[in-house]
Amino acid sequence: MRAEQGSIRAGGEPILEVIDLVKHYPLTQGILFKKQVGAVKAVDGVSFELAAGETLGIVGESGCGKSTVAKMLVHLEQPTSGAIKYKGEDITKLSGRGLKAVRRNIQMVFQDPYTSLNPRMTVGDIIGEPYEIHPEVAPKGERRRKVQDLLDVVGLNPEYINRYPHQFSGGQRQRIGIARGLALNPEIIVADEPVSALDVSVQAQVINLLDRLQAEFNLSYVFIAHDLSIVRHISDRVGVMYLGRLAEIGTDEQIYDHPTHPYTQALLSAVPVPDPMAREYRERIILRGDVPSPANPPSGCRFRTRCWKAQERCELEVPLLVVPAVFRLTDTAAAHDSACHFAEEKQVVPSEGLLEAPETEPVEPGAPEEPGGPGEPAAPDDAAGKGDGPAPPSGGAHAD
Ligand SMILES: Nc1ncnc2c1ncn2[C@@H]1O[C@H](COP(=O)(O)OP(=O)(O)OP(=O)(O)O)[C@@H](O)[C@H]1O
Repeated sequence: MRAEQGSIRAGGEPILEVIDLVKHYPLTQGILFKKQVGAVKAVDGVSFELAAGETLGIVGESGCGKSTVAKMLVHLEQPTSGAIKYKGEDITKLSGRGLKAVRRNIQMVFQDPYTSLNPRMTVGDIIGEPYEIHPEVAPKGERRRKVQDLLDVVGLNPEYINRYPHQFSGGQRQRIGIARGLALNPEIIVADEPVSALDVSVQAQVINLLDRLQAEFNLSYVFIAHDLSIVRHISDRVGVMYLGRLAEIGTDEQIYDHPTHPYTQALLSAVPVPDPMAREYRERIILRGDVPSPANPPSGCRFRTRCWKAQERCELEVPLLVVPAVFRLTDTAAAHDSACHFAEEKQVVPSEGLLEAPETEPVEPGAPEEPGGPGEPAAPDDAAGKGDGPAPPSGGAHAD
């Protein structure tokens, strides 16, 4: 599904609306009498929409607030202010039964499959755990079959239901995490760096799996990553975050081929380009200095302390995330939301297609995705994420 406009607005009817979301963590001093002396402004006024069946990628450097946004979407953190509307209802105001019902529909897939799965629980218990809280989705007698169906859906052998996480490779563990995310038939999946901890060769397989599941279950994704090339592969729209705010948002074509915010341009200039010819034409933008502290962000434009275009106005005036005036009347791909007073189109990486995730060939459904010996649990090497799991015993789509 493609958004029509490169903006915080979704192309279709939004399933999720995030309005001016703020999360400040108090900074305190003193042991007995804690006194607030400031705040870490982890997220500071983020707005976007997500349409049904759409994937919104959110990218940015470490510490820019991506995970905090993700946690607020699934109610693991309560926002300081702002609204998160699911089908028009502000879920930040919900509690009790209303909240429980909504939480079922917005599930999270975590970054690190090595630490996010309880090593003492079997895969069956891990995937079936959400049914303890939502027994209405799968009554006790049906749970085992449901969990086996989920294992099958994510390409794992349903017979592995009694195995433990350490018996699986990194890619397989992330499949288990995805199966758990799907257990309650959610409409939205928030995936926080779901492939960052995986081997490059396995990353593309997990991305392909997410792609397939989206089509099969009409899922909407908020896909968080620091790697621009991976986000492009899966996203319809992409939002670029810097120091707690969105700097630019647009369709994948607008962001990758027609970026107008200097920060996006700098990030793109650091993406590896596989084609040596294209690499020669690629402009490298080296940013000066470090990311300022979110406890004391710069006035005006937060990017100004590292921006080569910064002028006095950038210090005095916060740039709004809107279509910049110079592009407003144009009908070009540069006409998308960008929070820069001096927005300018710059094609950093030449020609289409060079930023697509290059790791492996797409895997056909039905083909074994992760190589290895038949029917065996992952070898110790695999469990450490250095290799992939054994091949399917039944020759199906199981990547185990
Ligand atoms: N519980 C907390 N208390 C205080 N500060 C926090 C807390 N959680 C996050 N932060 C701070 O908020 C900022 C944003 O953190 P967040 O984890 O959202 O960033 P991120 O972009 O997801 O980075 P990463 O990719 O490294 O996880 C960081 O400066 C972080 O140190």
